[in-house]
Amino acid sequence: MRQKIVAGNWKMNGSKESIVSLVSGLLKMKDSNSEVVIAPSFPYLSQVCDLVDASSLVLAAQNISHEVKGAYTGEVSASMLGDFGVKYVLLGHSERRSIYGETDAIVASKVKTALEFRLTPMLCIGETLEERQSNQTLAVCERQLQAVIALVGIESFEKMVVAYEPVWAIGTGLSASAEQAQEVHESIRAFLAKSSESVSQKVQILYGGSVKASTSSALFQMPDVDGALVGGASLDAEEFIAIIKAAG
Ligand SMILES: O=C(CO)COP(=O)(O)O
Repeated sequence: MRQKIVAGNWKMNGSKESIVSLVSGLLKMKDSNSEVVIAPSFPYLSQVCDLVDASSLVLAAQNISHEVKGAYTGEVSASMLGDFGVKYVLLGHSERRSIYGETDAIVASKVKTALEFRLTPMLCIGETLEERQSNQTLAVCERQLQAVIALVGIESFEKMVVAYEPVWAIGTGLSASAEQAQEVHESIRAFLAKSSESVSQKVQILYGGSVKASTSSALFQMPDVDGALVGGASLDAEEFIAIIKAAG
């Protein structure tokens, strides 16, 4: 049985003040069977690390450099994140791919670096609307996965999480239906199974893209949906807690 993960990607949002109130809202939540993860922007990691100390909330970062250290102005290394108790790192998010030009090869090299520093990559994959309309959904997801498999090997997926985030569903209010998500998640698992059946059964596959409390229970009932990667709705403690409760 795969444990569900409910992760909040705060993206480039928040202030010192708003984060205190968001985290204190989340800390009112009773323990959950799911792993609850929050991903603040870099400047707030230290603050959030102190606030969540001794709670069951788990920290994620939104990006890392593929380089280990040195003259890379503006970059943040995997080892620095280890200093703040960060467990997960989002990699390959569509905003990084489309706005910042992260190619499959760059994403794969970041995954490799994250694994070397014992961070758990949350590898984000997913198709654009155009790609879905031209029946390229699986081809795109498989290409994005294959780039990582080729560099780090299928066995590394036991130490990773996959997040299926169709680009057309991100920030649009137009979530994939539970059935659409299930269809792709099942295909992703089947694709991984071609390289290793046992790894494919273990890897948690999250859905992301306009997840809300009202739509999350249907998603979580799907056999291959192992949780959610939530953007906008994770900035509201009550809404995020309702999603966590829906996960059981
Ligand atoms: O990109 C996302 C999470 O990484 C999803 O964002 P929204 O939930 O705001 O659509």
